[in-house]
Amino acid sequence: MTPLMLCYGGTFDPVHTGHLAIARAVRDAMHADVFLLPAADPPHKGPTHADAKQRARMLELAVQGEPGLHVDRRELRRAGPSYTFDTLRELRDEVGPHVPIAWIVGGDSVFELAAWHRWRELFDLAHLLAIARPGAPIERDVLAARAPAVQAELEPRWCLPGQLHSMPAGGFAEFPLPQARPESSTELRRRIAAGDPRWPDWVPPPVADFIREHRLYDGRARDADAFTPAAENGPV
Ligand SMILES: Nc1ncnc2c1ncn2[C@@H]1O[C@H](COP(=O)(O)OP(=O)(O)OP(=O)(O)O)[C@@H](O)[C@H]1O
Ligand SMILES: O=C(O)c1ccc[n+]([C@@H]2O[C@H](COP(=O)([O-])O)[C@@H](O)[C@H]2O)c1
Repeated sequence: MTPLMLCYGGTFDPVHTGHLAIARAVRDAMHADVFLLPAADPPHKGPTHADAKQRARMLELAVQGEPGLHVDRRELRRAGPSYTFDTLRELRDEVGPHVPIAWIVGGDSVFELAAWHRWRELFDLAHLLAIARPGAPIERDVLAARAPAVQAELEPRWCLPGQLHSMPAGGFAEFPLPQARPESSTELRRRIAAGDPRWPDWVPPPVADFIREHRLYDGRARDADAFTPAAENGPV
């Protein structure tokens, strides 16, 4: 059996324990390494809070010493929006036509899939492996109601995760986590900015240290930074 290549793209602003639990669970159940790909310019998000290099560095700190989890910085080396289609085309060119590739996405991303660049063609390049999220279950009737075009595209592709090993691309499977993960980067950033003492629970200690050291996601630091260029340039 050709080993499966598991790819997990995200903004990771910042990476949280939910991302890591997903990557570990998929790695262990699918018996394959997971490549985490930070998006330099996430297509459907506004400006990120931490820059691309900081987000990639936090991801590297998060997986340091962790077997089978790797960071792939390729999207940082491309200009323009970090379209998944472009990333998968690069990967497919590298590994050839036979290696199965699965792109891991959360349920919220599945609902939005029809807005992705060349979304139907993604299935020519890879499988999608979806993870339910609170408020975004992977259920046929919910998908049919909330994203009918996506549901219609997925229906004939729907299979079990184990079946993704036996074909290079074109499948859709739900990966069953024992329990949906509550973490989100938005809520994590909110907790950091609010000085909520619980925020370090959602990041590995080296990532918490990096966030503190660089004063990321801290409203005061962002205000202070906003003054710096004007101060350097002198009075206008
Ligand atoms: N708790 C979670 N459960 C399932 N999927 C998740 C979870 N958190 C993130 N994901 C998925 O991981 C991918 C990357 O997520 P991303 O880096 O955007 O984090 P996020 O928590 O969704 O961030 P934000 O709150 O800023 O939107 C997306 O496909 C997203 O749906
Ligand atoms: O290719 C697209 O059009 C596209 C649109 C939205 C999201 N994505 C990718 O999906 C992954 C998760 O995105 P996000 O915004 O939830 O962090 C990340 O790798 C993005 O680059 C890709």
